[in-house]
Amino acid sequence: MVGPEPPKLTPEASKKDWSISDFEIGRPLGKGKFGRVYLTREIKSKYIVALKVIFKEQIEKYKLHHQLRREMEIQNALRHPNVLRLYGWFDDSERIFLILEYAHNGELFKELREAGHF
Ligand SMILES: Nc1ncnc2c1ncn2[C@@H]1O[C@H](COP(=O)(O)OP(=O)(O)OP(=O)(O)O)[C@@H](O)[C@H]1O
Repeated sequence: MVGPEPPKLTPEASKKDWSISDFEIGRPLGKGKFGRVYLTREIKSKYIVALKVIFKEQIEKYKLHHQLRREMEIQNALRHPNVLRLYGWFDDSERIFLILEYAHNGELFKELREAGHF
């Protein structure tokens, strides 16, 4: 179950404070062009998040550095009930992990996201 509040998963506390060993990876939630998203639990707090895994190779290959940075900056700055929070990120030698607020209803998430395109 989702805990009462995010366990210090604030953007400020984000970078490098986390590693994959803090998380229990569950079922896949979906697949984007550059990464996969998994239902994930932060082990200590039991807080449920969506973990987006992006391979660095892909970022290199498609020159996505700038786009990814922009996406993260924007998501970090936004505070709105309809916008999923980015709680933090970390990486290992091969992958970047984005710790995202879990959207309970994937379809609703899709609709909101599509409606949010401008
Ligand atoms: N925070 C989340 N909570 C629940 N499901 C999610 C979340 N983020 C992504 N998903 C699921 O994973 C799928 C892939 O998401 P992702 O953001 O990687 O790619 P995308 O935005 O759909 O596509 P693109 O690669 O073109 O950006 C989504 O369609 C959705 O079903």
